[in-house]
Amino acid sequence: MTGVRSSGPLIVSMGDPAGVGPEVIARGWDALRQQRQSVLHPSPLPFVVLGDAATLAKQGFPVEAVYGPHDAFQVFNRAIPVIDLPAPAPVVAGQPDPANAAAVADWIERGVDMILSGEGSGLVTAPIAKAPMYASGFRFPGHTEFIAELTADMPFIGTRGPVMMLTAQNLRACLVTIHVPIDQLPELVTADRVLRVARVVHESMKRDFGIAKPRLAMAALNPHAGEGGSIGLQEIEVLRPAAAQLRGEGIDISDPLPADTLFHEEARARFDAHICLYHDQALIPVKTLDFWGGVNATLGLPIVRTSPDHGTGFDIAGKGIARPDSFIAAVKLASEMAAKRATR
Ligand SMILES: NC(=O)C1=CN([C@@H]2O[C@H](COP(=O)(O)OP(=O)(O)OC[C@H]3O[C@@H](n4cnc5c(N)ncnc54)[C@H](O)[C@@H]3O)[C@@H](O)[C@H]2O)C=CC1
Ligand SMILES: NCC(=O)COP(=O)(O)O
Repeated sequence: MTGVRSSGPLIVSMGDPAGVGPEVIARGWDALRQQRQSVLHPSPLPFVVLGDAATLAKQGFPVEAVYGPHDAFQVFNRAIPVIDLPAPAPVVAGQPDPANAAAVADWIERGVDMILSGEGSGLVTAPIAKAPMYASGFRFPGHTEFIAELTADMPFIGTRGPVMMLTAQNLRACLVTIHVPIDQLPELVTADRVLRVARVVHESMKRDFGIAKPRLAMAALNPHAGEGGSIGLQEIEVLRPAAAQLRGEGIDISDPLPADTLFHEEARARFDAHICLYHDQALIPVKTLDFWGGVNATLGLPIVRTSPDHGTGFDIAGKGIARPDSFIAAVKLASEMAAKRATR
């Protein structure tokens, strides 16, 4: 099977309760519930929050405790449905506490379980701060790898990820490496990694985005795509052969192209997704194009998972100024991806 099918709502994990997560969830709920009542907008799925109900209730919007995801359909139009899983330590906006890290991880894990059991259609994760999670023993670089492990035993037809994709407007930037030091890139950008990521992205464009013939761009690692080998050899030794092999498999992908001219308007129009080799190569264009509305999605998993593309914003948490745009976009994208999967 392609993955889990469900008629349930989306599941939202609260993320670090001291960050902007509770605030963007609450404000996002207010906007989405109004949109769901409007005929002008497509209706995204309702969601249920897993996390600390007391923190959510402080955001100035009605909150209603529910017992299971399905209750979201009755409650969503009047209040934010939440399955209350209290944080063990007091929550102070802007001050993350490693004592809450295990609960933050538990909210994600329960969310994944609910989707694997068919109770939820997709997971939207509010941001976690990596440092307090690591301090309490969390051993994954982020949600992406954690959720991949949690779903590893679930059957899935196709090339398995996880692949991190950041999207804004018409740009879908997909990462070959994620949170790694820049000096390790020459060793980490291997043909195997590039092949796997490109296959995952190609399949996901069809499965999750309904693009019948995806056109992929491959970004080069070196300036000017290596300038014929005089500014680096990865293009000649790794990337061009990988692109040729992928084309032999029927995947429409470019040879490695200079990254500095790969993200402007006309270049974006020519490709459905960009294969980027490292974190900032993908995230700088996405966040420059749309800092407020970008979305992070994990491709190549048995479940749908999206997230706002911003972090915990501890500097503004609790001040009532965090924008919910990215969270709203993450809910809409998860709804669309779940709908595409449901039709397969
Ligand atoms: N999906 C996730 O769980 C993510 C987690 N993070 C984590 O977040 C923590 C903080 O990371 P930073 O690099 O500082 O990035 P950040 O995105 O939290 O903050 C960067 C800037 O954007 C602002 N900002 C963030 N969200 C905003 C919103 N909704 N509305 C208005 N302004 C907003 C912040 O005030 C700050 O000035 C780190 O521990 C990082 O690992 C970062 C990105 C994604
Ligand atoms: N910079 C993106 C990011 O940190 C998100 O990571 P993840 O928690 O979605 O794996």
